[in-house]
Amino acid sequence: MSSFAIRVPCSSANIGPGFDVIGLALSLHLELRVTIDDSKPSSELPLNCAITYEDQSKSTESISLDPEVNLITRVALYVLRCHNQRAFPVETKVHIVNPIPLSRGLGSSGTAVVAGVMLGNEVGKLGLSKDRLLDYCLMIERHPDNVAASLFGGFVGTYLNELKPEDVARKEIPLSEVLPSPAGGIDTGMKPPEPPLGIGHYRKFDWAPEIKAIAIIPDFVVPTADARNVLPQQYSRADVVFNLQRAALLPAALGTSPPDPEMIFLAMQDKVHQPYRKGLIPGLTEVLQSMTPATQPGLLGICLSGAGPTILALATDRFTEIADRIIARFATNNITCQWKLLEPAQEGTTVTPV
Ligand SMILES: Nc1ncnc2c1ncn2[C@@H]1O[C@H](COP(=O)(O)OP(=O)(O)OP(=O)(O)O)[C@@H](O)[C@H]1O
Ligand SMILES: N[C@@H](CCO)C(=O)O
Repeated sequence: MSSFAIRVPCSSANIGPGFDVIGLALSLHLELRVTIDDSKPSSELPLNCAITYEDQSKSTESISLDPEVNLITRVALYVLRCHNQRAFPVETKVHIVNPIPLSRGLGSSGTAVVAGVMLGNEVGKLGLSKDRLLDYCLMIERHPDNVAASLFGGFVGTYLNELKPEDVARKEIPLSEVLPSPAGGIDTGMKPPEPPLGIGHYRKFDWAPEIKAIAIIPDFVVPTADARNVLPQQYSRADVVFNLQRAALLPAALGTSPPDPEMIFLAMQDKVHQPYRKGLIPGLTEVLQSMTPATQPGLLGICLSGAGPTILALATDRFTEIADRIIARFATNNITCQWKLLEPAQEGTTVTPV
């Protein structure tokens, strides 16, 4: 019998101008408690795996307990099958404790993907490095900002490599082939496509210790796919330059102690994704324009977290006051919210024996 726990922090992507580039791991963790009972000769369980789920997120969506359907175990099976292991070891029990609200912009799917990749690596005794695990994550979630933050922790800048022509075909395999649904479906025994080496990379930035993150989480969901569908295919040169100028400032602005509120507020402005998502999030423009460091002491900057609808306000002080003002703004559109005071999760994903 062996037992271990996998802890994966949630994440906030973009932080204003860094669309699909910048991510921040935050102190709200998905946890898997895994037990493998290898004293049994065989298992009656589908794919030798039983899932239990403890919802601490108050989400309305129900999470499948079928290992062929559940996102975390499907991802683990993808990693295992790339290494010629068709199922979980006899007999694997996975208890999932999830405090991360689903489809709210706190990277719940990226967190689940990272948890699944790590689960496959551990139960299959594959010994893959975190850098290689990032490649597996990127076969499933194609933007690196959430998964790199959750895997490595902290405040990160990420990029995808330009692939060699022979790898382009391998990377652009439809997701249904990477992660057949259900995973066991028709098990042809075929190996799924393995990720090319080094699809994506990251770089950790400094984070000034005074800066905390207030997450204001509205009580409705915005699936990331919907929030990506409203974005244009092309941008004006002026808007691209606007974002590049601010994205170039952002790591220095948030890494400098003591923080400069005016500089951070400016560096968190965006013209690439937030303006297009206002139709999905009633009152978004008003919320983002509702305060500045000059009108709200303690505030440093304010942006949409990931694809929304969560709002991320960075601040050094007066956290309750800032959250209450944003919640009051949403209330004028009959939207209720919860809020959490979070800090950067510097450690990233951890595995510990229990
Ligand atoms: N712990 C989990 N277990 C299984 N499935 C999960 C889990 N967490 C998230 N998911 C799946 O991911 C979906 C949410 O993904 P989506 O990309 O829409 O939002 P998000 O990742 O929370 O937000 P964002 O990407 O904007 O930060 C859920 O509907 C659910 O299907
Ligand atoms: N960068 C992604 C994050 C989604 O979690 C987006 O904004 O669509």
